Amino acid sequence: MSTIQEITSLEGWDQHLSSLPPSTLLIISFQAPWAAPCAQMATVLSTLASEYPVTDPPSTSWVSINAEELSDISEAYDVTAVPYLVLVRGGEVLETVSGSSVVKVRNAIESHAKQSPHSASAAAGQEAAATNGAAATVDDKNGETTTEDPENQKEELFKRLKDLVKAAPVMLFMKGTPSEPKCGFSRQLVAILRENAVKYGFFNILADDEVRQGLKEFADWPTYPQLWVDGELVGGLDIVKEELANNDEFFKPYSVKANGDTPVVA
Ligand SMILES: N[C@@H](CCC(=O)N[C@@H](CS)C(=O)NCC(=O)O)C(=O)O
Repeated sequence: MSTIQEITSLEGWDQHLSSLPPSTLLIISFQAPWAAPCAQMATVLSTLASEYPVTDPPSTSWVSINAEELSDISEAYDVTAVPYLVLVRGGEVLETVSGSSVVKVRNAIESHAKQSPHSASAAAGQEAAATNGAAATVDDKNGETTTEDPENQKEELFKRLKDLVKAAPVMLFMKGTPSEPKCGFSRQLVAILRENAVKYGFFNILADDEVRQGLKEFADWPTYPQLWVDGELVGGLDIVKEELANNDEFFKPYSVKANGDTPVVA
């Protein structure tokens, strides 16, 4: 029965990569400890991992990485939101799944775990993924056929955004990452969420221009940061400050400090 190994340092990561034969399917789960969907995903992945037998050489290898603490690794794999799953074999990124859809995660792992390794890329080594990750990213579309028709493309993008804004009960669309915000407004909003001990997911819009431009139209809101709660736009930094000024318990239902009596959904 396979288990998930927590990677806690760059050295540990390098060691893990160099120990893997090119035929092993590497399942990397990027997570953030404060994001509730990541905790659910960890449970789902442990269950899935336990279904795969330990073989020699290993057919699968399961690792979990704190996306913020090991930002070099998450950046190398273009992680823009958590939870985020990356499937790698022989240095090639086979598929990525953004968000917490159990069905997508299970399907992705099952389909690649059964496939035979790509012989051409097997010699490339796991490190190659660091530079090639972006090209192979399927993101949340999970194999959906893309189309050249701009109207259909917009429809597909909006479908994706509809899921994305609900990827966590509290979702922050920001410039940069919480550990490295690339704009003062985003930095301030991260600070507010942290002060209020809010469990949240984030998406770095600088890493995906389609989302950056599309979400402005989808949300009818021209700037970032954008804070979404339960799939509804709250607003940018100014609005969040106003909401908190009017109601200092605004974030209470989403706080890690919320006790069992507090409804998770207000
Ligand atoms: N007053 C706004 C400030 C946010 C803002 O002005 N953001 C700008 C600069 S970081 C922005 O996102 N512009 C659009 C873009 O960069 O795509 C708020 O309350 O959130």
